[in-house]
Amino acid sequence: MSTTASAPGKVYLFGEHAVVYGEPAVPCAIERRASVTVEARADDRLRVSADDLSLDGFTVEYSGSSDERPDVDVPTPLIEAAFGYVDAAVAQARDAADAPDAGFNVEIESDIPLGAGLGSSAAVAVAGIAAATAELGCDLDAREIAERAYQVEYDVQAGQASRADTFCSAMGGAVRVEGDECRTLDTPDLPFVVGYDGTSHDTGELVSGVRKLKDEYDFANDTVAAIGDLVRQGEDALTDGDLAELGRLMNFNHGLLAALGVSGRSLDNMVWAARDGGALGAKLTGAGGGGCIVALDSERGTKTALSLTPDCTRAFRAELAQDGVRVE
Ligand SMILES: Nc1ncnc2c1ncn2[C@@H]1O[C@H](COP(=O)(O)OP(=O)(O)OP(=O)(O)O)[C@@H](O)[C@H]1O
Ligand SMILES: C[C@@](O)(CCO)CC(=O)[O-]
Ligand SMILES: [Mg+2]
Repeated sequence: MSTTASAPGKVYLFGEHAVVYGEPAVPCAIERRASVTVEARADDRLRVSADDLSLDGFTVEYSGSSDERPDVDVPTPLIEAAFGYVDAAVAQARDAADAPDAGFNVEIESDIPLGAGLGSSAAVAVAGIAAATAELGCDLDAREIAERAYQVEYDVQAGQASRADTFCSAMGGAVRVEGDECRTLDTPDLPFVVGYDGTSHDTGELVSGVRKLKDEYDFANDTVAAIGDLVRQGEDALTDGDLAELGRLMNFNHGLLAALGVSGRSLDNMVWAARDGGALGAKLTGAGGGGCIVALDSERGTKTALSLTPDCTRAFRAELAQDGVRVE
């Protein structure tokens, strides 16, 4: 027998990075999903196939319950970076089901680009925990899965993660996260357009960069606090369905993220292309450094402008995903 679960990626309307320091954020799930299939094994080993990984797709087999690492001809840090989230998700599932020696064959398929700000790590963690616990006959509700997936991000990102990505992926829709207070939001239709520069980043490293800046400069702390104020104002605009104001606040949020050092030339170029194309607003999404921007536009202008921008390798519309985690 095997069990498959899937979970969506996300874009941030507002609040990434600042949310790590207790400010509120509003991420929104999008119709791009990671799907994890697990099959319980008779032994305690893990066999992981992840064709979408940038290591060119390969399969490794190793024991998850000892110090043994995969026997492949690739530097260990790369393997650990690549499999950290899967490893930690399986550890959470073993703990939840009280089955420390459970072994699995794991297969991951995803249409969320990796390390590009669309929450691929959270979606893999959420879907992985859901599939592995269901396979062990232990049914967790979406909030329990979210909390365990947060522990995965927290562990892999060396203690520097918020609950935002994982709660959003587990629950679907738009959500509001502030510290450990997490709730779903009713929103108007949000016409998201995503531009992707084809590059990837490491979220843990970008979060560390912001933390260093905060340690060094008081005004970096002020910038984080300003993002929190902006999010609170954005909530009123969301309640009023005021898309023009949401767009203005997204532009403001991008500027504040750039001040924290997490934008980059290609992200800025895509943000300006989106604005020139008629977007109500545009900002980077997720950890930044490269990857994706998100814009708000119900017309065709933004997507067309992005597709004509040399820095943009892909532009697509991203529908809000109503479904969070799903055991298929
Ligand atoms: N399809 C996949 N197969 C296996 N592992 C994946 C897959 N997608 C993501 N991952 C894991 O997630 C990591 C990327 O996570 P990271 O947090 O750096 O970026 P992200 O979640 O895509 O972006 P952000 O955190 O900014 O939203 C990959 O290195 C890998 O460990
Ligand atoms: C940068 C960050 O705020 C969002 C990454 O998608 C990190 C986090 O919340 O864990
Ligand atoms: Mg991530």
